Amino acid sequence: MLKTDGVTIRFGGLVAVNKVSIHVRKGQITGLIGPNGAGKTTFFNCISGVYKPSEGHVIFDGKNVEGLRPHKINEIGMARTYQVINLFRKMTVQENIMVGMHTRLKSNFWSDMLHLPNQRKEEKFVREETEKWMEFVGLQDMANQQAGSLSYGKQRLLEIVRGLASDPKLILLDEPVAGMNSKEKEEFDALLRRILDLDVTILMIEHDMKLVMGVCDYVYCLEHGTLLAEGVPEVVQNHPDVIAAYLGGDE
Ligand SMILES: Nc1ncnc2c1ncn2[C@@H]1O[C@H](COP(=O)(O)OP(=O)(O)OP(=O)(O)O)[C@@H](O)[C@H]1O
Repeated sequence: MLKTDGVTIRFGGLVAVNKVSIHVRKGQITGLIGPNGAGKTTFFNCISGVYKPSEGHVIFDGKNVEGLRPHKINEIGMARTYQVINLFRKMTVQENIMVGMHTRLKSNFWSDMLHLPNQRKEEKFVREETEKWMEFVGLQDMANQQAGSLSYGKQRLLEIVRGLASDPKLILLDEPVAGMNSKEKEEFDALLRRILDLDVTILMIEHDMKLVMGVCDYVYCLEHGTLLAEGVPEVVQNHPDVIAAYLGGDE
């Protein structure tokens, strides 16, 4: 599904990500852990087109995608969420999901103006799809609320379904449970399973070790931009370098 081969990015003299090679397998949940400042979000930015790697390759669904713009990468089937929530705060829940769907829609300016049959069909499709996604995360009663007025946890859920509305093959989640309450956190494993059931593969940065160890099929650990360990959760959790990295850090 996704492979990175020696991905490196430098900012001036700082090597934020250093020769990182990972393999995200279709139908699995892959975790990316590591202490604060390890380079996890920067690595996501290299994969999703926010940054062009200084070196290395990002191969998504068999194609080299490094250097493509984020919207292009989204069009070919990769969605993502952000550590700092990136919704349109003044727009409603429903409108945010519609924005997520835009890459799938065909109507253009003229068919919109003339209200052609195709466009009417598409409007119906958009309404039904939006409804489906709101129900997927239990936001249907908040359809007309501004995204910025939702609780932090609900904003995270909305960001995830906005990503799913683009019909991706892979979704990258950056600290999805940060800010969720304990009930939302408890329900999150089940949500991840339902995302897999949609045939969407998951790559997730997460600090909540209980969640990572409970749901991930495979885990990578970064420290100072470099891969420190990889393997099934138990192996990574008990890896002496990983234990040392976390004890030595500020977490
Ligand atoms: N645009 C940039 N210019 C300069 N330095 C940057 C830039 N983006 C990231 N960095 C640096 O890269 C390093 C890795 O940061 P990053 O945010 O990716 O870590 P992280 O593992 O996601 O941390 P956290 O868990 O705290 O979110 C940091 O030292 C950061 O200051």
